Amino acid sequence: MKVGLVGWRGMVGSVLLQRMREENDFDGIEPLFFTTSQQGQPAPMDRGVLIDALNFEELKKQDIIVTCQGGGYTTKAHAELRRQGWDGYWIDAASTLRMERDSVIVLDPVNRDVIDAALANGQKDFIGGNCTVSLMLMALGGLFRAGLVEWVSSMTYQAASGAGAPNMRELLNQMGMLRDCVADQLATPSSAILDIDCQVTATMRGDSLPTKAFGYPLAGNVLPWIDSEVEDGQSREEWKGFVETNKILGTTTPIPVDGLCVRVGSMRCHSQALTIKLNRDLPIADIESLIAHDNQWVDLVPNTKAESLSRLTPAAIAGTLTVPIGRVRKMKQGPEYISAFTCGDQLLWGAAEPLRRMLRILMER
Ligand SMILES: NC(=O)C1=CN([C@@H]2O[C@H](COP(=O)(O)OP(=O)(O)OC[C@H]3O[C@@H](n4cnc5c(N)ncnc54)[C@H](OP(=O)(O)O)[C@@H]3O)[C@@H](O)[C@H]2O)C=CC1
Ligand SMILES: N[C@@H](CC(=O)OP(=O)(O)O)C(=O)O
Repeated sequence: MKVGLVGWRGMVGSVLLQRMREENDFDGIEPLFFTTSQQGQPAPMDRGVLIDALNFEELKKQDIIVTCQGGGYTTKAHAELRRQGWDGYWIDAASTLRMERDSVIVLDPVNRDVIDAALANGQKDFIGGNCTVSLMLMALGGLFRAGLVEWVSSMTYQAASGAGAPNMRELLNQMGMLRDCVADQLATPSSAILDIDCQVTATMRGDSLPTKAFGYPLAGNVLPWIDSEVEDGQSREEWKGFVETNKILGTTTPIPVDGLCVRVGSMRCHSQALTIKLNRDLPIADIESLIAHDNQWVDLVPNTKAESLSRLTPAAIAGTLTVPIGRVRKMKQGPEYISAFTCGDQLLWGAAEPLRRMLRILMER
């Protein structure tokens, strides 16, 4: 199978390549590496040289194109390829095509049935979901599968990586500068904490912190808006929660999913505090069992302080495929109201992993 790889050296693309190597995905394919900026330079894995990512003659020779290049590239390349009659499989990390009628949002541990039906139906565009949505569904898949969810409110704590590599660097530089601006006072145990706080706040409000990527300080701060403004006061990230969840699940009666999406100073793991309204009152042990046994990556964390703080954090799971979910308990609002907290690596299940697994599904057909 000829597989064209575009966007492989970006942040999502690098994680994709790393995972493909770990899982020996390259064994069954003939890869060709494309670039938008480095034509003619050596390709990885001794695979010749890099090909222009808008060389349609070469693109059209591929059975499958996997792109992590971004929405701008998708807009330029996908429609033109289809216009020229290419009918290969298109696997994409960008959001551009997600809500198109003929595309499928892929998250096979949750919606393998939807993917199989689309393949049987001859559909060719398979798009990775929004990171927050995919991670929420990996954690809550058991409850959705059991048809128990009436609605979900998701309050997110999203990592810098979701905004891109420069944003991760900027966050670290901001953190360093905030620390450095009070280095002398920190070295003096008797210095007044309110003076330290004042200095840090003044630095955050001043113009010395690097803010080119985020536009605002993120270190020592939270940013309660992600992506553009859409309608009804929603951000685009919040809008995706409802539309993508329901498309992934293939619901006929849409399940309301809504909440506020917030950027916080973590590196590559998105966390979410969930309020779930079930459509019936179930014992908590049954709810936990459904969550825990849904897929091999979900990790039900017992609702204790020690387990939550050691297993249910970005620090604990960054770089792994584990999706912990904990703080599961009945809320005071009533027996059908459940709280939960989950986190997950947004570059793995949130971006690269569903793509490589879709490639694998095609390879194994
Ligand atoms: N970041 C995320 O969390 C998520 C991103 N996505 C989607 O994936 C797309 C790609 O995101 P992301 O990986 O963050 O984007 P990056 O900015 O890291 O990479 C995109 C492209 O930038 C080019 N590039 C230019 N300079 C460099 C450099 N110094 N190092 C590496 N690449 C460079 C590369 O293209 P070339 O080799 O052609 O020059 C690369 O493929 C997004 O636009 C989005 O649509 C989806 C889900 C989550
Ligand atoms: N918007 C996400 C990252 C992302 O790329 O999402 P999407 O794939 O839906 O554009 C974030 O900022 O955390």
